[in-house]
Amino acid sequence: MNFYDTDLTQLHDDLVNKKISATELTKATFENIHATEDQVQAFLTLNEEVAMKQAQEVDANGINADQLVAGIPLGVKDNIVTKGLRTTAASKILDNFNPIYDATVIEKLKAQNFINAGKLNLDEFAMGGSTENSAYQTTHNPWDLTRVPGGSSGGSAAAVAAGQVLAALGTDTGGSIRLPASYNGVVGMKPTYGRVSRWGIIAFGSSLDQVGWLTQSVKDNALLTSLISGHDEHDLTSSTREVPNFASQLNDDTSVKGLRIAVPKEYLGEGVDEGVKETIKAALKHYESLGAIIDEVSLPNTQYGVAAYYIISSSEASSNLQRFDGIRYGVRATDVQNLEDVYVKSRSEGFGDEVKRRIMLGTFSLSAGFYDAYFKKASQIRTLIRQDFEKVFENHDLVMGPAGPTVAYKIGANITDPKAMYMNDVLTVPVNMAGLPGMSIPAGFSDNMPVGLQIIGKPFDEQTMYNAAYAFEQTTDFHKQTPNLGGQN
Ligand SMILES: NC(=O)C[C@H](N)C(=O)O
Repeated sequence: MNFYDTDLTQLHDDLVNKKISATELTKATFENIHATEDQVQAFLTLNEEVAMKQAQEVDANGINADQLVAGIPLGVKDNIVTKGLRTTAASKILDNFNPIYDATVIEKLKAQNFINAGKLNLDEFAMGGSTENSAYQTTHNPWDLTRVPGGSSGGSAAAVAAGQVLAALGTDTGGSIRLPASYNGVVGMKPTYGRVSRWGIIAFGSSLDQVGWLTQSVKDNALLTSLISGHDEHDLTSSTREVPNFASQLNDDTSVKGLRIAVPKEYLGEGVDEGVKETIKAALKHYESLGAIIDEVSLPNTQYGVAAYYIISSSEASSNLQRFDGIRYGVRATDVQNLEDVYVKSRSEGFGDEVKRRIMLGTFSLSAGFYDAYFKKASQIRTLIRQDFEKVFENHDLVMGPAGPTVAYKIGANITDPKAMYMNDVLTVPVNMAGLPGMSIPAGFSDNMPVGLQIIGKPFDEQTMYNAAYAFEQTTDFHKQTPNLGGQN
């Protein structure tokens, strides 16, 4: 079954009208996965047996028309805990971790009777931009198997682009949904900080992390975001605001006439590839032709974003990752003399190089004597970045630019140069620092690889972003182009 020609609403209707059963759909999903997985390597754990059983149960109980994802297999990034289903965060230290509870987002999806197809690859603890930091495997970009899928939600993006599943959950601390969405030509959306509960997300940078979806279409993304959003008493940073039915507003009347779009000159400046710039400029022209008003603006503190982000996120990570000590979770070193040895050896053996680098950077930034020069300074920059956006949003509805400065690069190209890897986040980290919603949608191609247009919204105004994304999607056909892997059709 070809997932490129359908969407969640169609599948739901077909399931309700018994044109297809959940069992048939789930079987077809695993056929797609098996036909392409050797090439893509998106999954760390396949949940095939349990998924088939769940599908049979859904069929036996009948599909409830109110449960929009009932009987539909979806993928889950492997830093989101799933009860009884191995959850590794792509780290050796969690190699044998079988959570005893579900993340709130999973609970919400289970209440809808979704089918969990399996757990998707990422950079270890979501630290990276290519999935090359996974302790298990590098995922390959379905558009060109010699290139990275981006990261850290690279498995999620590649699985959707390869037509293995219609949608997959990701997380985004500094671009981890938007960058892979851009590299794989899919829709990726990071909601406003606080929109979605972080309970059961393996914490990385707690003041930055958000959960969101990677999908083939804007409408699917909107529909799914409504399903996982809302306040959760387990996460006091989750907002009590009402959750709109985002998808219900996407229809033939959705228009961008009069919409005021700000384009930061820093987002089309130095360091951004020519091909990416040209593609984004053409996309902006298209918005203009649809009646939007495009203005050049400045977000002057963009240049400090990467440095400040890596200090703040690593500081938070150094604290969050203390719990992995060989005692409470995961793998314990065996050749030990005393308790100190258990900690040191379990962590030395269990964590990969990038994770260790960040724990050291974060511990250093927080240490007495260096705190003022690093963590405090970075926090001040964070405020300036937020104020830059606030100023622009006084007169504009949305900010737009590229999601990343380049298209997907070759596997191995940046892995020995962490700074080069970090610089790919220059256009995405400011959004997390300011707590804003951001998405990437397919906007064209450069070097035969997809380019993502980044759309940034005001806090809790995901609707305006979805509307603009939908208007673009309905009048272009970039999202209809698919990689040619063979086998999945
Ligand atoms: N986690 C993210 O959002 C990706 C970012 N490149 C990082 O390594 O921190």
